Amino acid sequence: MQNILHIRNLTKKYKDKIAVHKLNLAVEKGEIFGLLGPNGAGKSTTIECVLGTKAKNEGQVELLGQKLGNYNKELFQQIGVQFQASHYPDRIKVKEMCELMASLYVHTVDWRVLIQEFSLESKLNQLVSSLSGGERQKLSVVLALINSPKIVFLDELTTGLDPQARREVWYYLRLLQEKGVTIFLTSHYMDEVEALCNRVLIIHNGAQVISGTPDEIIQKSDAKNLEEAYLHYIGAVGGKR
Ligand SMILES: Nc1ncnc2c1ncn2[C@@H]1O[C@H](COP(=O)(O)OP(=O)(O)OP(=O)(O)O)[C@@H](O)[C@H]1O
Repeated sequence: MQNILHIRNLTKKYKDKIAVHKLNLAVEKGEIFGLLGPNGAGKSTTIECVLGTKAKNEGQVELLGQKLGNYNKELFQQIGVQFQASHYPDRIKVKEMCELMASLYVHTVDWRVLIQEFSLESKLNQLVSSLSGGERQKLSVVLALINSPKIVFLDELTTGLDPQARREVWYYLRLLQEKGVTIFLTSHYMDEVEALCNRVLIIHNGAQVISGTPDEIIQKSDAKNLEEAYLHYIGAVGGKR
């Protein structure tokens, strides 16, 4: 199997705070990989170090066969990133945001189809800032997919979505996976992770706790489901430990 992303010994410090500590992981082509951990565990920092938007202190990262530090423009054409809504320009409409995003890439999918798939077609002329939290979240997923990426990074992809919208996103991610797209996600919803992810890595205080398929992790902890196993591994009150 071909590794789309390979992280070795990644360490990131913010002054004295070690946010990511000697992390190792490999993501194979076509899989849905979940990076899990409690608030502040280092998930977003890991993604930002992989993308190069934050400077790592130690370790090596290889994304789509290119070493961090030598990324070129072509690499960024092939990856999708879900940005937080706070990073969008002020007073921009949904339609304009899609057009802007599409203009940044050489190869794009028809964003109107994506907008329809995520049930946002009635919002095209609305300001992004006036969308509900869930609508903004859905838009952020649409924008991450506009360039038809080989790998997409989705940080807390369904936070704020209602149950129906979450399932719409799951459905769409499975379709993407069938098309061979690799998906790297973080989520605090263990039902979502269990339903979607082929493999997961649980981190705590920036360091690896356990990795494997959801089934392996459940079996090793003797838990009923992934949520119970997760609580067990991070040593939470109420988890079996
Ligand atoms: N710019 C920064 N300066 C100092 N500390 C930071 C900075 N950014 C993040 N941190 C700290 O690094 C740790 C990891 O943060 P990070 O955002 O990566 O966690 P996370 O796993 O994504 O959390 P969440 O699930 O809450 O989004 C946290 O303790 C956070 O407070």
